[in-house]
Amino acid sequence: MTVAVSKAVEAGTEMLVCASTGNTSASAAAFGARAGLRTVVLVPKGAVALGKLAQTVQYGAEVVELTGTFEDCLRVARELAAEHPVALVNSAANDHRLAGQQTAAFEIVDVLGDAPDLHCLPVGNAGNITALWRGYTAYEKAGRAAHRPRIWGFQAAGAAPLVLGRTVEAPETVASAIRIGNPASRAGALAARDESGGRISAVSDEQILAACRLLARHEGVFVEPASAVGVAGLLAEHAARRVPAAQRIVITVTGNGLKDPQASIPEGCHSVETSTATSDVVRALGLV
Ligand SMILES: Cc1ncc(COP(=O)(O)O)c(C=O)c1O
Ligand SMILES: N[C@@H](CCOP(=O)(O)O)C(=O)O
Repeated sequence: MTVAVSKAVEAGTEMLVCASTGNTSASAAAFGARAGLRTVVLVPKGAVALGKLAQTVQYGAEVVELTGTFEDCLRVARELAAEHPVALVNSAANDHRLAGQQTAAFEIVDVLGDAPDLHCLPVGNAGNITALWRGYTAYEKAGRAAHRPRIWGFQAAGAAPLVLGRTVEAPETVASAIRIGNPASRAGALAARDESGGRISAVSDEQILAACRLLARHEGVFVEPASAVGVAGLLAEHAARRVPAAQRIVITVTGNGLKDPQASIPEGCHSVETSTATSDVVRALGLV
């Protein structure tokens, strides 16, 4: 996002616009604020996690909630940008976004000394998978990596157009960030899958939430549901004995859990209530 916003400033643009399931809007709002630009975000009504909305509002962006899907928001954003002097900062409409996002692949190769054998990541609007493949390809061409990884993308089962091979009109998943039924960068995702000899598969909401808990309880890493999709996917592939041995594997874990706290405690806070007597606390903890 920082590349797209810097380029917008360079071009003399005074207003940013984006469509978002929540994270892109928070990001556009932050960089827009830093650049002193007016930022307008179009989001599907009632479908954005509270933490992301809080960030967006606090950064001073104008939030427009549309009674429709993310795809409706992107269509309107494209139409606004076609008619008005605004910079559209969605990755599918702004190549500077992909140019920035591809540097994730550069960083991975720089840290590992070469590309991994396999890279797993969540796929929503498919900008990340497109940019990642572009980055690995550029680094290989430049002689900075000896090979490129296979790319395994994962979608939520209720929002898996790339797995089903068709648009999903009413996508539904606990992973609201990737609740997208018609990815704008569909072609880039399919190219990443096919050129890398990879795959794009689906994982259930149960698998996603289980991966969230696993990351939190075994690694101390608190993520929002969309963020755990790569982990859920790799575990599912491993259970199906489809992960070859001795692989160097990278998983992109994309978003902090505080962005969507409700997803972590869907049935309320799992606490125990007691009086202020230590003996009651001891009893509640099963220590006697
Ligand atoms: C937290 C999170 N993870 C993953 C993704 C997927 O990225 P992309 O839309 O580029 O496929 C998104 C956005 O959709 C996201 O917000
Ligand atoms: N995850 C995104 C989906 C929008 O897309 P982008 O490809 O423009 O980043 C979001 O948070 O809105």
